[in-house]
Amino acid sequence: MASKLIASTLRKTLTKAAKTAGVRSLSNATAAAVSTAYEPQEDQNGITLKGVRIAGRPLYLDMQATTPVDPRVLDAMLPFYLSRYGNPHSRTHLFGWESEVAVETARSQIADLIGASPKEIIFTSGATESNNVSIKGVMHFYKDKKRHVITTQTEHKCVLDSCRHLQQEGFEITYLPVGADGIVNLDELRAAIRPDTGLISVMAVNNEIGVIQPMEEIGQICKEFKIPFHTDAAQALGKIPVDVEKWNVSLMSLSGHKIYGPKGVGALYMRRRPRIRVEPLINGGGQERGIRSGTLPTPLIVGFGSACEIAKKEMDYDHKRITALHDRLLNGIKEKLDGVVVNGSMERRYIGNLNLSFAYVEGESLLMGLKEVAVSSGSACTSASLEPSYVLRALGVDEDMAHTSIRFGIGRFTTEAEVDRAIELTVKQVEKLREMSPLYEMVKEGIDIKQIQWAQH
Ligand SMILES: Cc1ncc(COP(=O)(O)O)c(C=O)c1O
Ligand code: FES
Repeated sequence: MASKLIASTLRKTLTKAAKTAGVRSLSNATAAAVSTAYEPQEDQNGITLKGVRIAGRPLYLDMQATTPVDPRVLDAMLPFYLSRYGNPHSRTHLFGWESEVAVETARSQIADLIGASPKEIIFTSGATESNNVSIKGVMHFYKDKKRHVITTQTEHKCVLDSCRHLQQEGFEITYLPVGADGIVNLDELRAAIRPDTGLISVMAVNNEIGVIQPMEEIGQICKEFKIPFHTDAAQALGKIPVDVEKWNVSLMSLSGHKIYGPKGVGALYMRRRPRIRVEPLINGGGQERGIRSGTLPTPLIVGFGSACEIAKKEMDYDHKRITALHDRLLNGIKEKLDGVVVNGSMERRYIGNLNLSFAYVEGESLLMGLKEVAVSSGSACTSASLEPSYVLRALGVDEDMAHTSIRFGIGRFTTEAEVDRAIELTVKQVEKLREMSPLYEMVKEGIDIKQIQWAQH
């Protein structure tokens, strides 16, 4: 009873938020429903963002880590938790049938966003699983003839770790370097190809710096050498146009929670013509054509499908809005501070990811002073490792600049007010640290600090 009441109240609120927001307008109402920093308040026009700031809640600018669920997505999911909870594999009753229809609708919505056929979509728990099954699964399946994989140094940890695992089994891996702009060199890729190369795996959009690899060109090379092409498109889906035909990919990893869908669900695109085969990671009831056994999580899948449908409709709109917010953020910071460097290519970059380094400040102190903004950093003080980001190091970013890097992630629900506050806090903190820095003092006096011979201890 209680859950029914909660559900109906939640439904009403969310439906109202979505309706007020309209399908295309992502103004106050929808944003308010998902805002972390503002308590949504109702006025005569519905919900507005002009609520009170929730004390102690930082602003969320970490959209590459994860996104909030779009209220319209949650609205689509709720019935599949509460009343339509059948197992989509149950063949004997309505509950099963309606869940199966919902799963197949979602499969089409996902396929539609990447130019694939629904038959080529396998549901998984997320991009990590899809990457694992793509890399290990392909190499295990073709292990008698193919012993070599080509990937890049800037892939997501789960790709690199799957490759390391293969190395332990005796496979050989080439980790291609990238240029200072974060992009792979196509000649180096060609040169790395061997007769026993069984897979080329290159991500579409990098999660740390947002750079977009030349997918069509890599796809062409793979076609020429008849090598399967896998791409981790977790950060690309719904953000930039993705087309499995144009890119000539055989396998593609996708994730729900990066595109305003739920966490814990993802997909693997597997080409049917020419057919690509993998050895499954999970064995069992034979669901998903034996490639991924286990009961499908209908509500999550419905949410993922709905998120893809919204992304397809609103990608252009989101892109325009996010570009404006990106420009506001970058210009706002650069107007007030010198020594700010954008990491990664400026031309080939997904605009919702702005990774900046700040010269002449101490990385740890910068982060400590930015507690009010939830961002990600390339410095080791946020993680267990002692090295700064391996992605920035692959670009050749100086150690001190890598330590002061901050990734600002802008998304569908980010507001101008949030961007303005982030500018204010960042500028304030950098200025404060520079005031205390003897190094910055010297730079202002015109001394070239790179020429100074520091005493060695
Ligand atoms: C590029 C990239 N690949 C893979 C993943 C992992 O995705 P998931 O959380 O769905 O396993 C992420 C997210 O952290 C990512 O950014
Ligand atoms: S800034 Fe903390 S480890 Fe580099």
